[in-house]
Amino acid sequence: MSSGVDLEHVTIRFGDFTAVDDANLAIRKGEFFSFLGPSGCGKTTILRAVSGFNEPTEGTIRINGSDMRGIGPNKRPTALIFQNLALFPLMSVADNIAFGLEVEGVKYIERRRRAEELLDLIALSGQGDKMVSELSGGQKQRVAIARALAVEPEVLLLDEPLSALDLKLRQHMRSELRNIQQRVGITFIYITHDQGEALTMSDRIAVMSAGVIEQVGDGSTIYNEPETAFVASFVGENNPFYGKVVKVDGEYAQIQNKFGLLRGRNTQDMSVGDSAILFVRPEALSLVEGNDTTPAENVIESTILAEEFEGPSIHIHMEGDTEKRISFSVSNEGKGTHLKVGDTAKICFEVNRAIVLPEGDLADE
Ligand SMILES: Nc1ncnc2c1ncn2[C@@H]1O[C@H](COP(=O)(O)OP(=O)(O)OP(=O)(O)O)[C@@H](O)[C@H]1O
Repeated sequence: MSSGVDLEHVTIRFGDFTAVDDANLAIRKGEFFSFLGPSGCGKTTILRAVSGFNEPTEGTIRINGSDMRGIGPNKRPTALIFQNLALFPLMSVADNIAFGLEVEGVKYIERRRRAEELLDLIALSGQGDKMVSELSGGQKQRVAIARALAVEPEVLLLDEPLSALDLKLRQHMRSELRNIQQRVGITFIYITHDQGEALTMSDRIAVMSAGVIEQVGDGSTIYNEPETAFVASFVGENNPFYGKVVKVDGEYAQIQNKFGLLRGRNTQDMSVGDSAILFVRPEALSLVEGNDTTPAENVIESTILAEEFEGPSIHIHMEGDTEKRISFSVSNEGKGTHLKVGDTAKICFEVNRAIVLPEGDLADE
């Protein structure tokens, strides 16, 4: 049976340093759940605590409702896959897959049968007699997954398992992993700093920064409805505009910014006087061209600092209200843009495509 994982007020300290600060989560059975965050934010520390390689300083981890405190890694219904796969190069593929079963004393015939089943699952049927060294990077990755699945864990923990692969293979493996997870139906907990991986594979994602879980949601919620400045700036590209809230009307808030009054959705209950950042994604910004009527609000006039030709589109950077540039793309209609670096141009956005959030630290570029 697949298993759910609950984190209740989990805090993990190393001496004075708090690596994970009061994490609360209910990971559902059969869910593909990712922890996404920059290096050092505490993702691996959480994973190691779930697998039993370290214990929370405070709080409780439950798997399938049972408190895991004091239960060692070998006794937990979990299996862990690392970035460096630790396959045995001098053993055959089938022996690698069945290794855990051998340790458990399972007989050869049964081990072989199970290995064949798993080879089917990872689309390497009939290749059990090959040596691991004869496999490609992606095939090795799949063997590592099969080996972890052989011992029938209820929760599979994956620590950046794709990061050693090249870009193309990494992208291919995303859908493979998702397929395998759906076929076996067990809970996958995946950690990554790669938002593309998290967004494409996961049912839900926890975005972490400096030991704190900032937000939990599905990919679309995380991208479209960020709750903090960190999430807004870490997941996808975003343009921040700083200012104080000067007006709140219904579901919208208006800020006074260097470029004038800017209005966006007020999803976090901001009040007049609050320090805020209004975020607009590049795809929500458009140029106000010569013959266009200038919209009544949310117009920004600034200087073009750079243009990058990208084929289908041209990426434009404009001077922002901080040292961070405003960036957006215009589609390439065959003639490039008539705008040049140094020109002043107007851009605009619709009120529903902007979100006003409490001021907070942005993710590093
Ligand atoms: N055993 C330890 N002793 C002291 N500090 C530790 C220990 N393990 C982790 N840390 C610290 O805790 C913080 C979180 O580390 P962790 O490995 O969980 O980060 P991460 O988000 O997985 O990063 P990465 O993506 O680089 O693996 C880091 O600042 C790290 O230096």
